Amino acid sequence: MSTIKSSNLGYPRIGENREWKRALESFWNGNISEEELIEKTDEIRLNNLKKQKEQGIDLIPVGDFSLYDHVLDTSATFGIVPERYNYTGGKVDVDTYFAIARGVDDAIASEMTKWFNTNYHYIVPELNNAKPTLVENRALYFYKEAKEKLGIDGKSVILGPITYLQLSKGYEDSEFDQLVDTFTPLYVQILQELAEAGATWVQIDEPIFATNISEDVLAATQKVYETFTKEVPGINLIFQTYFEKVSNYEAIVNLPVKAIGLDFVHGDSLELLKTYGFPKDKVLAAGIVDGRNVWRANLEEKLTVLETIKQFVKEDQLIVQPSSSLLHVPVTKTLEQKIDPVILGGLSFADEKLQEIVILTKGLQEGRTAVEANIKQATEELNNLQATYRSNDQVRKDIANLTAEDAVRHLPFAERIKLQDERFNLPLLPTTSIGSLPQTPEVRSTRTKWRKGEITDQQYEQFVNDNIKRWIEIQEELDIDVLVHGEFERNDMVEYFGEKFNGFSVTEYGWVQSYGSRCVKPPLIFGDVSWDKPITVKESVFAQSYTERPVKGMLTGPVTILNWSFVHDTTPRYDIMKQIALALQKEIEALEENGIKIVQVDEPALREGLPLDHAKWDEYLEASAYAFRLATATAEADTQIHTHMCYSNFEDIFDCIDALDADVISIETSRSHGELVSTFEDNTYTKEIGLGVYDIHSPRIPAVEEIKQNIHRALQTIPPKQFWVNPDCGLKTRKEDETIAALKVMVQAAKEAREEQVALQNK
Ligand SMILES: CN1c2c(nc(N)[nH]c2=O)NC[C@@H]1CNc1ccc(C(=O)N[C@@H](CCC(=O)N[C@@H](CCC(=O)N[C@@H](CCC(=O)O)C(=O)O)C(=O)O)C(=O)O)cc1
Ligand SMILES: N[C@@H](CCS)C(=O)O
Ligand SMILES: [Zn+2]
Repeated sequence: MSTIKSSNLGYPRIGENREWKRALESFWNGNISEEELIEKTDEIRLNNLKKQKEQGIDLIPVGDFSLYDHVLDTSATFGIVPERYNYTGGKVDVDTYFAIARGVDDAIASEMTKWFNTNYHYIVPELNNAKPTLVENRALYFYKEAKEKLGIDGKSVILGPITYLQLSKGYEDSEFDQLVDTFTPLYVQILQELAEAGATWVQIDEPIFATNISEDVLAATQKVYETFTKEVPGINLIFQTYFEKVSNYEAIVNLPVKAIGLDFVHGDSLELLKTYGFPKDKVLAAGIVDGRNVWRANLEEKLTVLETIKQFVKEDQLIVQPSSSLLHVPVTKTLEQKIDPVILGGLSFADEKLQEIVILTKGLQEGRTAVEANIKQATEELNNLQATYRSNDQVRKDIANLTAEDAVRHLPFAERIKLQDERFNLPLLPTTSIGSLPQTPEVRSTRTKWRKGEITDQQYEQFVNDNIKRWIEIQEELDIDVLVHGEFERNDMVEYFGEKFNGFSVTEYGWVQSYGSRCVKPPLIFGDVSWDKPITVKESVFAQSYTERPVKGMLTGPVTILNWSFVHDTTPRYDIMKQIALALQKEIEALEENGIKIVQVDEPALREGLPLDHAKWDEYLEASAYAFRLATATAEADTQIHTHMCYSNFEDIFDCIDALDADVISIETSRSHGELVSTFEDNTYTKEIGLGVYDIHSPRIPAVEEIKQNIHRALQTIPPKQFWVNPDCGLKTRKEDETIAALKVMVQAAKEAREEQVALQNK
């Protein structure tokens, strides 16, 4: 009897209809009790497990579910709670757990940052002075729950110690080995308790090994996994990597564990396997179905790859699985009613991907004929999909003819800024915000009514205009210098453009978790991208008509639109990036023609899109900077181009930021508590910079002094002439009263700091 197994690495938490989001937000708003929250989320989790069982998956992940984020869950497991939450030990209660994630009145939230190269965000563990202990064996709880309630002998999923520590902050590099030694026995305890409860498989997620890691870290890893295997011999450990090929293949596959999980979709793991082989005493968990994209797998090709992989392992020591957790794709395509049926036929969300896994496992085990009908169907659907690709000859010609000069502005920054200063005559330390303003339940529900045809286009437009006008008045009242229209007409900064540009399709229910309860619905790119008519001009011009102050046009940049969409591989990614850039160029020209002279082109996904494999960095950064410059190149010299980025470690992309040649960049930074400022210390960055001076992700209203401190800190490295005062991005997620109160404090702080600077200059 063959032993090839089908497996999954993680399942979306959010539920088919975002029930999870609603439960969490109802709890936070005080509309349901903690018991009701637990009841509702238990139901979602058990339903997710049941579905995977019904699909026929052999190794069903348990413990991948979360009330917010799995990295935060790992911190909670070990009682890693920053001092400011007054935690006194024991199991981390729900209120403390959410306080770390979201902040409370007297304690700011922990930093949140991108999970590798995805649009998922995790809560950064703060290890400062922490005394880790095992305060709750969550893995054990979920293992037992699945077994007792559903008869599922699950595969426990835990975040591995090396990745957890590498993603944490609050310690020096020299303390790493000591920390590893501290955590190792705690992990051993988790594993021993799982073994005692009867667990046979445990997936230890170590995605950090898909990045370039040092020899020291590798040595520590060897030691840790030797200990695990020695101390808990009865359990099958899977050392699970994903998102790229591993950087130290030979060392990784020889780690003393039962199985190694590799991504055979991103990065060339197959080439490594062919070159270096695979240990005969190990199981290879082959990530073969793309866990990061929504397109149907070509079963024929996948089976060929699996058959090749099979030659390198002993007998059938193989597990067939997605390339990563399915957290990064929507739940099921069965709800989609409106999308082109041919595109629907070519889609595969989490549930459909699990079907693909089961089919591939069967095909590998029993031979192709056993799954012939499935292969035929997949091939037909994919051929149909390919036949409907919307090609655009003009766009292709334009892309082919592009030169380096096409991506250069009329004048260099030093000349441009003089013209812009003359034109806008802004005060020192000008104030602005990053674009969106509160998308209240009323804004969201009015859009939903409009989409359902319950209100007319005219009524919806009137509603959006009323909000824009009201907020122009509010911003004037607050005395902000550069205003925004507020993005009330947008569901999301990427999906909105996906609805307007040619070449995209959108889904109705294709939600994916981005952070906490917040979800996004990435559009699909399946066609050449082009621009027909203005997209944002109407709202920007309407806003500008109510004020003498400049209103910023607000666009999403080519790199971000590409990175936050589900892109088919029919056309090379960097070509699509250029297509989007050309479309945006036309939009900027349309804004200028209509009197909008400051345009912000957001690029929050630029940093996260940086390939995990350093060898691919240069190509990506060059293509990204080129696309951004292409989008903005035709702007007049006195048009001020802003860009914006969030949550990132900018050191790696500093040169690229400079190469964007944007006149002003705003960076979300307040949650990293000023650490970013030091990035500018040794640099001779001459363009203008706004750093987020307060965290908008918390309902808490900052104090004037607190914001001034952030401004002072920034002014130690950034000359006042270059510095802008703005909040972090994402005001769309806040309530109106909180936003107004916080912006008022921000403007007050900016004015006081401005007066100080003027006084200093007059001395
Ligand atoms: C800035 N960020 C973004 C990222 N990625 C994006 N694609 N967009 C971003 O803005 N990544 C990094 C950061 C942080 N990430 C996010 C992600 C998501 C949000 C957010 O606020 N999401 C909203 C959903 C937004 C949306 O598209 N809403 C739709 C649908 C409205 C809706 O839910 N309607 C209800 C009915 C309502 C009613 O009748 O009362 C329904 O359909 O059931 C819309 O506005 O039309 C979220 O709530 O999760 C922020 C930052
Ligand atoms: N303009 C957008 C940027 C988010 S990264 C906003 O303010 O929400
Ligand atoms: Zn942002």
